[in-house]
Amino acid sequence: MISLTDIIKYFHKGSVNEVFALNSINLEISEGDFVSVIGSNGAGKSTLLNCIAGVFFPDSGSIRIGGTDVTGWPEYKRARLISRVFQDPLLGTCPSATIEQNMALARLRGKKRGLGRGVKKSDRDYFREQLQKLGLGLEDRLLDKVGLLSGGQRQALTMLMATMIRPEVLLLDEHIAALDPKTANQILNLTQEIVSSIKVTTLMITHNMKHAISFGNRLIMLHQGRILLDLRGKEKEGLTVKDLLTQFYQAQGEELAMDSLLLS
Ligand SMILES: Nc1ncnc2c1ncn2[C@@H]1O[C@H](COP(=O)(O)OP(=O)(O)OP(=O)(O)O)[C@@H](O)[C@H]1O
Repeated sequence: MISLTDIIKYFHKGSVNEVFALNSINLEISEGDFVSVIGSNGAGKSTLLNCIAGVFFPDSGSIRIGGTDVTGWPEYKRARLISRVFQDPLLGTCPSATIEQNMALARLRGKKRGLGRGVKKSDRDYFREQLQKLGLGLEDRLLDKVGLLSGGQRQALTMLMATMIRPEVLLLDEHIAALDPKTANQILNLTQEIVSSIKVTTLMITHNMKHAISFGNRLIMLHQGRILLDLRGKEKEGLTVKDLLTQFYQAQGEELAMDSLLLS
């Protein structure tokens, strides 16, 4: 469960370059929810994920994960609870290490031990079994360097590694944006499978409205640092891109009307 209360985030506060990136975000996400996050460029999507991950602290407000207040926790400490996958398949894996070495490192997440003991046969069997599920033939390439894999293969491996030790929270920051449409769909289906099998609370940023509608059980639209739409259950089911755009313009109109009332 993630609980965000009155999160405010400015960049360059008090200077001419001031940006009000998150404007009083209040959000309760239940355990196991799969939330797609959409919004135009600069809406605050990555800033929201960065605040949750502890890349920087909000100017005010609090963040709780699974009942623990993590607001003051640095990023490395939150990494015990949070896994993150980025748009760039080069992030999240070590290209000069082999597939099995990368997987062995992922399996040590949150533990103090290093890779000194090497990769054991029992680990190898387990990795092979996990890789087989991807259906990409990677189970026969355990000793290949990860840098040799295609973007899609690498992103599939990254998803597996990010969730091998079940995190409390999975943050996906446009993780399919750099992939061709067919591979993007495969990775999305894999994402859905993983999220529902381990029931991990997930936030997924996407610029693709169709994906945002088809995947996950909740959809949040950010606009100028605020949550403009929050749709779930029946409201989300059967939604079309046209409905979503209509709701966006309606909500934006209401916001503008409210702002002008406040300013009048
Ligand atoms: N580290 C930073 N320093 C200064 N300004 C920042 C920083 N990170 C984000 N911003 C600004 O905060 C606002 C929100 O940016 P953010 O990256 O969260 O938007 P986004 O919704 O993820 O956009 P996009 O879809 O383009 O990635 C933007 O105006 C951006 O320029």
